Amino acid sequence: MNTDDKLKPLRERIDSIDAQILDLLNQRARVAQEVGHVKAETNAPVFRPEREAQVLRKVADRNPGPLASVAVQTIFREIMSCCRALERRVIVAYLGPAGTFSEQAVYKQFGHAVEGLPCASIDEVFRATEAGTADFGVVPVENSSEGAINRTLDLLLQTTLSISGTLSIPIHHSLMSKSGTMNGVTRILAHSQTLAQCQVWLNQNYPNVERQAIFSNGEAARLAAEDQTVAAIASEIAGERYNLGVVKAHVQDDPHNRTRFAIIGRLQPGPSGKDLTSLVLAVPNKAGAVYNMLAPLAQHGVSMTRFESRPARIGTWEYYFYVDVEGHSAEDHVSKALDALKQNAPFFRVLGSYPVTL
Ligand SMILES: O=C(O)C(=O)C[C@]1(C(=O)O)C=C[C@@H](O)C=C1
Repeated sequence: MNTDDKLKPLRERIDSIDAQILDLLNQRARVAQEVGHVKAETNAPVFRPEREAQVLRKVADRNPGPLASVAVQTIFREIMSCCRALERRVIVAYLGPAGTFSEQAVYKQFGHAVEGLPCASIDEVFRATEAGTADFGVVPVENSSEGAINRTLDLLLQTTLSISGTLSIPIHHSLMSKSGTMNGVTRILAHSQTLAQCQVWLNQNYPNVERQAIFSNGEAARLAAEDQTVAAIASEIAGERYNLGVVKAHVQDDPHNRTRFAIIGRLQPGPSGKDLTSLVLAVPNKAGAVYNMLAPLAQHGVSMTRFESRPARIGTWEYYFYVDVEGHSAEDHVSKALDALKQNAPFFRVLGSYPVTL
């Protein structure tokens, strides 16, 4: 038997399985439409991150293989994204233009059946979401090599929006230009954070080429496509969008470089069984104050997963502390710990409780 003869029955089996998958997908979609009608009657939110997190955890738990659990979750995220879009297409603001890591974060969280709204700055992402032009916003919170994104932390302090999720994505930067070479290139453009994340590599390889910080890597890629004297450092997705050639891939100094993003919106997700709560607080400037502030967490058995201080450039306090704890504010032990924290802190705000995602 030749290869084609051997493949024919296997492909027939795949065709028949595909027909069943298609039928099941549309059965699922019709149920989601019914869910959409129920929600429309009560004006209930379409996007329910706690439910989506539970669905994704369940498929990973049930997955017998050989498909990897992350692969199955990627597929189900897109299935839910398409089902959700049948209820209503969610609009998500992010730091644009298209092709940025923020856009990748949007798709990783919401799947591809969303309407992305690229914004010129982090401030504008907050404004568009606060104004209701977008249902949600996606903003960078911290980078593993460069630390906190201070503008986001400041805006989180002032906003009326809540955090309804966080996610982290690997950040791989590439040096790209129109020709795919550095011939004739006199300037390298990227966001200031990106230039900082690649500075050792740039110092070693292109110490004499001028570096210029601009507001986004996507914009750097767009400009490189228009100007032969400009190279950009950006994601390869941005490079593909603007038809750039790769001079060198993975030019970031830390190969494990990641950025964590927050989803902001008016939604306050319910408990999913595995959640985080983000809060911000301030304490008076005296000895032992930070220690005393955090004591209620241990007393109530609440684990802290993140602690970040930020000099207060706004408001009355010297420092604000950004704290993430395990659990949902609706859970008894968490709510008791938060009440006690509030007693000790002259400034206290829960930024949101949301499901843990991969
Ligand atoms: O369960 C719901 O509330 C749905 O709308 C269904 C569904 C899904 O496709 O499973 C879609 C959107 C929500 O974000 C959560 C889940």
